[in-house]
Amino acid sequence: MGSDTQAGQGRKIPLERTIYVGSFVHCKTLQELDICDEGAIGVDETGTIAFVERGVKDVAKVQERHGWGVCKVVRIGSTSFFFPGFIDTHIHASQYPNAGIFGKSTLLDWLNTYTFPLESSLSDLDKATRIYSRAVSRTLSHGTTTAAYYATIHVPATNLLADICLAKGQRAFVGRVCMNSDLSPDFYRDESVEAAVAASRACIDYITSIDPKYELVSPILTPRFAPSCTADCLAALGALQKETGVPAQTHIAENKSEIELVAKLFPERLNYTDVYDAAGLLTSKMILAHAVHLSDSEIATIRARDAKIAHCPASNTALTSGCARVRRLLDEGIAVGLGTDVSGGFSASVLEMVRQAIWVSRHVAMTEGDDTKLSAEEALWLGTRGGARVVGLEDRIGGFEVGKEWDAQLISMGDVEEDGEGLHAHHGPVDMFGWEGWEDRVHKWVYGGDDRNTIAVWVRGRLVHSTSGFRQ
Ligand SMILES: Nc1nc2[nH]cnc2c(=O)[nH]1
Ligand SMILES: [Zn+2]
Repeated sequence: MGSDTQAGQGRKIPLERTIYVGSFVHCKTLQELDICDEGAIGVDETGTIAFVERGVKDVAKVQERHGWGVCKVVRIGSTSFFFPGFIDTHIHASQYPNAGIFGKSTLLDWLNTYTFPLESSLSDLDKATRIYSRAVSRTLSHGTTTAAYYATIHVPATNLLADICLAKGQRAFVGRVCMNSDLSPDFYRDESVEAAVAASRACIDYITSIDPKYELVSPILTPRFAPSCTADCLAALGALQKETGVPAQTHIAENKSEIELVAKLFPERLNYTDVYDAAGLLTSKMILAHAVHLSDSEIATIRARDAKIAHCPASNTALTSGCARVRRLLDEGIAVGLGTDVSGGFSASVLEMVRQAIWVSRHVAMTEGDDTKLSAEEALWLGTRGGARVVGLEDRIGGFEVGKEWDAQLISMGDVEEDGEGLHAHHGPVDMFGWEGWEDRVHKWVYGGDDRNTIAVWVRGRLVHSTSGFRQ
């Protein structure tokens, strides 16, 4: 996994002005990458991008031009590139030990068999420390610089997750899960609406106390999903959202049995989306995970409210929930990002979700036509710019522009060397032959790469993860 670096304790230490020299790649539009071969990106003491230069042959001239005579310079290898940090718009940190453990279950039996027992055990803070430390380190090692986390119903363990994100330097939204209905087992539920609201407030207050300006870590209201909450609980959380302005996250239209259950539990509502809308929760600050089986009128309502969607392709396949119609959502102008949804999803890697989103779109294409296919470029956009919109940080992260914060990952495709069997990349899972152009390099990373290619990761200008492949 490499190491967590600088970050936490160093958060208060001022950064050194740094120029990152080499190639960079980011998304220009949904369909198009911006690939810069000889770049120089200047990052100031606050971790903000101060300048972006192209066609740089002589870094000294760049330094002179910007009056940055004294600064650090990080130069990268010729087959490496900087890429924006990934944004995981939906992940249950508390379920991390169960990643890969789901058998042949589907959503509702999966919750009872695997999920509620594990989550309830996080009342033990030692166990929560182990799980959350590993989850945050692992996601950082995969290049996730921002994550929207679900914790559990426990206030101390939820606050601990926020502490760990701050200490390790990951940008995060940390949600204390609310669930007060009869769906939840006695051993794992909120005792009342008042208790759920008070516990949510306690987490908001704590996270605000450790990061008052939400520079890195923010609270997020987290009603688990409609069947877990009574209508008065959802309404109380809607009122709390309005009062505090903090964002919110939940699940929607993931599985057909779940949708039938919602219709039974909320007969007075038009549909699943209307349950959240009636509670005042369907706002531009709401992140809806899954959205696999939405009707046209639900899509129209979500669009009208400007609510956001976390597409969770690995989870939707693993729990055989269905194939989300991502092209349709994008065509409607709805903001869509990618979510690992650990542990419905088996992997904590957003790069894996990029691939999975591409595969799911191809399965949709096999019945609905080629227009629904996502390209590698589009899936990378979902993992960065799209995710930034979903979490409401599109002005701060998602790409490399002046004024944005340096949330970045250094991707190394390996040093190309002659090893007797032809040219060969001597670290990482991808073999390079030396003749690949930039687009091919990026595609080889998307389809064949993994965390071995992610040799360094920065959040707000701080190095938060590096491997032995990275030397500064
Ligand atoms: N995938 C997924 N769906 C849910 N719906 C309610 N809770 C969950 C959860 O933990 N994971
Ligand atoms: Zn989920």
